[in-house]
Amino acid sequence: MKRYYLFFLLFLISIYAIGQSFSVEQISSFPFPSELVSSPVGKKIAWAMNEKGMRNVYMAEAPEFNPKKITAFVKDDGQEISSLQFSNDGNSLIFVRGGEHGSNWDDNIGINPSQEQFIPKVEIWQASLSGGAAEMLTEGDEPVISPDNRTIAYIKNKQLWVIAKDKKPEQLFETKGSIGSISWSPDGKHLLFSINRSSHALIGVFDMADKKLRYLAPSFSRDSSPKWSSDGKKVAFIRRPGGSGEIMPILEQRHNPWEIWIADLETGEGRMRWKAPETLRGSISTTHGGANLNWGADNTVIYLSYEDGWPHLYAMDADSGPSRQLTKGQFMVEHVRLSQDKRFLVFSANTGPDGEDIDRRHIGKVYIWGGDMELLTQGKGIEAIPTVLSDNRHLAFLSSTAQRPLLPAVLDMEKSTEKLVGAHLIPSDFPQNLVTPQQVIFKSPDGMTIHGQLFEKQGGSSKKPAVLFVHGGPQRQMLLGWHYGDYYSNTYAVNQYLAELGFVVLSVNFRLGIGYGYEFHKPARTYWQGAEEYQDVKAAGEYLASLPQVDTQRIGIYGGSYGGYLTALALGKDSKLFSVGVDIHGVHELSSRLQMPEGFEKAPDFEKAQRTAWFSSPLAYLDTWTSPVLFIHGDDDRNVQVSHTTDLIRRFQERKMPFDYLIIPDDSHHWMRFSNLVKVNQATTDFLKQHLRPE
Ligand SMILES: CC(=O)N[C@@H](C)C(=O)N[C@@H](C)C(=O)O
Repeated sequence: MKRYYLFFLLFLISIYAIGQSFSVEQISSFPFPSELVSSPVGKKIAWAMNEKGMRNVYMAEAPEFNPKKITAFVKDDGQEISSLQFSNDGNSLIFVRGGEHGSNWDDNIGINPSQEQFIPKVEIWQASLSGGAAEMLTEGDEPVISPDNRTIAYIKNKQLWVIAKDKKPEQLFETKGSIGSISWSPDGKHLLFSINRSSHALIGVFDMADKKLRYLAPSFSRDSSPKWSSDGKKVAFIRRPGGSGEIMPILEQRHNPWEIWIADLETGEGRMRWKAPETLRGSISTTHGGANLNWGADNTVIYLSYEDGWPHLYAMDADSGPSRQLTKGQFMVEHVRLSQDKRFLVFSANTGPDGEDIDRRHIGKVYIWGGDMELLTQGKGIEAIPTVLSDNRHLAFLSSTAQRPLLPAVLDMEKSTEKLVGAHLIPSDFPQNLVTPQQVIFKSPDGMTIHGQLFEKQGGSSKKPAVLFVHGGPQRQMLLGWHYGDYYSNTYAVNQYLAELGFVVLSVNFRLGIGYGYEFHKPARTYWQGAEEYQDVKAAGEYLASLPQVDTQRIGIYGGSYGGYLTALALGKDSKLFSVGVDIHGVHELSSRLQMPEGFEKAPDFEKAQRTAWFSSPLAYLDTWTSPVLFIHGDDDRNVQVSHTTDLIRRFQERKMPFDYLIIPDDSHHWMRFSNLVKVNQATTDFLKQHLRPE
């Protein structure tokens, strides 16, 4: 009988071993849609699609919504597509090619991860929907096309330029500071924008006829996000304090004030229409779109506020009267879009009838005058980033599941029928039968409730190695399916591959992340102010160690950016728990932000803050860092300076501590070149495999 069991066990193991059915390159080849937009005329949508690094524009039209490729870029050269928009007649598409718009700095500087002879420029392109090759119009960024479709306004060298049909580009005027947030007035006679002058920021208006620049309600504040009223006679904008003010205690949390102002175009006068509650929750939201300021129909101003503890939508009459809360409940609203008739809002929300929807996204809808919110999608999938088509009946959004990567989808809101767009764009050899991540919930030592997603392929050894994934941001939320962000769609792919290799993989949603309310997203004593979020990471590692199927001596950790920071901190503080790690473009140096004050005035807790920052950094724990580590960083990183890794490696070298490394020359924080993304994914998983030895 024993021999029978032995043969059966060997059979299972062999099936399991053979079962590793896909490569890193295959799982990394998920197509990624972004920039989803709808036409103001006709039932048309367009999006940018990244297919193994080749980024092109697609369009699809009712009733079939069959994708049509509009551009023909055929190189994996790292040149992203951004600012995609339809012309107002719906007959052409405008977009920007190049740059690195996910950056914290230099987002509009060319990037060159394929080592072209000259660094590619950031350029504005136009593509006619009636055919013909897309045309490069000019160097520039952030284009907006005029209501009559004859002129494109754009930013170049922080200044405002225009290019009219068959004319040369023209700088409209010269001004100090950086121009942004440009928009045309509904009648096309004015251009509206913000001018950032560092200590303060102004709202400017340029008259296209008399070529005159004026300011609306100028002050010593920081004004931003200007938006035209439907009749073009008023402008709403956000006002925040200017300057730096008195040096306050560094380690204390404070309200971050903001106001909504309304200015009159003709007089240039403005008045405060609404002031945020002066509470921590009343601080301006840092979730997607910030205040999400917009004008709806009937003189309505719409905004997003965290004031009740969750990012929710509010509306009020632009002139007077109380504000009304449009969405309510223990969930967040994200990716807010106004319908084309400006009568309702659509958005992503982590809510629904399923108890696990807090770790998903579904599409919600609410009218600007109030009433019940409607959930337009539900189920086990992820739906996010909606846009309403010109009939205000069809809705497009990005849709994924635990197994299927993100694709556009179109919903007929009247018939409640949904159509997936472009399923054939998923490579034919794309892995099937991926695992479905399971929601796990545990407590951190201080009682904070922590969510995670557990990826595990059934069968295999009775004692498996495990890997903890730590996301970046940190204002992010990992989900129970392919993520709506490209960086985290890629880490979802890596987690699926690690599960396929036989690892038990846990992705931890540590505090500072979004989706779980204000106090979870904005806790005290985190990052350089005490790194209390690390206890969630350690608790996640201990959760893995508590699983009967996990070998407690073979638990690894990896993460990117902020997740790289927490990976390094984990390896420095808890090499006994985490026996190996991969630190991808991690943040390591936290103290330089605390420069010695020049003048007499000094924060009362300055020394304490310096000490806290040091002991919140992995640099403070090199004496106890014994686990093997692989460092990876792109040297054109514009989110986390590559010096964070070069410095840490230098310290390892000086201490004769072993390490492995992979530098990706000329690429950024987002692996703009597909071949680099595969190289990083392969190096990450090979290193974990080498040290943790999945069977
Ligand atoms: C905002 C930002 O750049 N944060 C980095 C430290 C980081 O974590 N970057 C990526 C991974 C992100 O999610 O923003």
